[in-house]
Parts: sequence; C-alpha cells; structure tokens
Amino acid sequence: MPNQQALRGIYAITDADLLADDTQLQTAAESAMRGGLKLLQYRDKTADPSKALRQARLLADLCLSYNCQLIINDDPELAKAANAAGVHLGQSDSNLIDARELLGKKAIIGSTCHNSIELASLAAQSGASYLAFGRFFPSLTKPQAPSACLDILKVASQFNLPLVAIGGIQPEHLPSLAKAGASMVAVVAGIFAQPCPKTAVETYRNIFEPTLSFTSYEANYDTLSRSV
Ligand SMILES: Cc1ncc(COP(=O)(O)OP(=O)(O)O)c(N)n1
Ligand SMILES: Cc1ncsc1CCOP(=O)(O)O
Ligand SMILES: [Mg+2]
Repeated sequence: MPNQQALRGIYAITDADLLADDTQLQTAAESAMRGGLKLLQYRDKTADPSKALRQARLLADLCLSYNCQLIINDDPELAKAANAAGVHLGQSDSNLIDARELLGKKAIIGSTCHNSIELASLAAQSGASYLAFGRFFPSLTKPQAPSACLDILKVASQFNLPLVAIGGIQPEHLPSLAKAGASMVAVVAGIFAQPCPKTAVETYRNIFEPTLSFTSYEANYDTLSRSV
C-alpha cells in the first residue's frame, strides 16, 4: 500500500475519450503531477480488462515517482492488482464492505452519494474513507449524472469525513465549494481536456488550497495532518 496522505485538495480523474492511448494517458497524468497533483483516479468505462490492468499499473508506477495516490474507479480487484491506494465505488458498483475486506483497512475507499444524506450515512457506516457528492454543475464528461446542491455539503459535515465535490467544476466554482465544506474537488475536463494539465492543476490549487485551511473538515484537526 502506498504512503497515506491527507485527503484534501485537487482530485483529478482520467477519461478514456480525452486520453486515448497509453502515451497520452501517461503524458497528461505526469503533467498533472508536475503541477502538484496528489490524488488521481483512473476511470475508464470501456471495460477492456487487459488495457485497464496495463494502464492502472502504468499510473501506479508514475504515482510512486510523484508521491501521488492512485484510486481506481469501480473495480476493487483492479485496485488490488495494480497496488493502488484505493477504489471509488458508486451505487451500482461493488459493495463497500466487501471492497474493504479485499483491500484492507488502510485502503482509501470513496463512495458516490449523489445528493443524498441517506446514502452518505450508509457509506459512512460501511467504512467509507470519503463521501462524494455531485454533479454540482453541468458536466460534458457525465451529463446525465444526478445533480446536487451546495447545501448537501454543509449537512454532510456531520459525518466528519472528507467530502468530495464533483461535476463540471471550474476554477471559479472553488471558493463556494470550499465554503460549503468540500475538502476535495474531483475534476476531469477542467484538467485533462486542457492543453496543459500541469497549468490547470496549478490554477485549481492556487485557488482551492488557501481557502481550504479555514473551511474544510480538517479545520478541527491537528495542523500536522495538513500535508498536501
Ligand atoms: C470522486 C468521484 N465521485 C464520484 C464518482 C462517480 O462514481 P459513479 O457514481 O460510480 O459513476 P462512474 O464514475 O462509475 O461513472 C467518481 N467516479 N469519482
Ligand atoms: C464521474 C462523474 N460523476 C458525476 S459528474 C462526473 C464527471 C466529472 O467530470 P467533469 O469534471 O468533466 O465534469
Ligand atoms: Mg462507478
């Protein structure tokens, strides 16, 4: 299991349409990491298991060099095979408790909660490492994703878990998301549809990170845990 770091800051998610082959994936992911990315999700819905394993391992190697944590979307077995830091599970994916058993207590396991405090409560009880809400804004990557409103983040602070906001997030949205309680923002197109992912990550970080210190769930934590 790679080193654990605080779950806060920018969370980039890859996209198979935007990054069509291994070279594009590697180049874009490395560029994002050179911009200071510390959390990356591998998301490929094309369901080709051999490609998925090859690319997940490629990203895992790259993440090691940049001290970035790799999360695999949907697939706990792939996360294990690639020695990733964890997995992100939606409501139609594998069961969180089974994934925890497979990956161990140190694994990062995220759960999609859409706009629902009931789903968040279930995920928290099942041992989720973070709760993801969204989509907050129109998204070209997943236009049909159920929408969420900022208030859900405020209500979800009761779980004392890192809260992720996702869906159409642009730099100008960051102050309101941080103020509402997001400790991470998950971004696909805002980073990987840009000509330079490094510059994009720097732009998001420069706006989000200073705001976070005073507004995230970590405000109650010892400053030592603030280590993006
Ligand atoms: C950080 C983060 N949040 C939400 C999702 C969406 O997961 P899911 O609902 O399972 O949808 P797909 O991504 O599988 O289409 C995510 N991947 N990451
Ligand atoms: C996977 C996912 N789940 C809800 S919105 C979304 C896509 C986010 O991508 P983008 O940042 O390009 O809107
Ligand atoms: Mg899923």
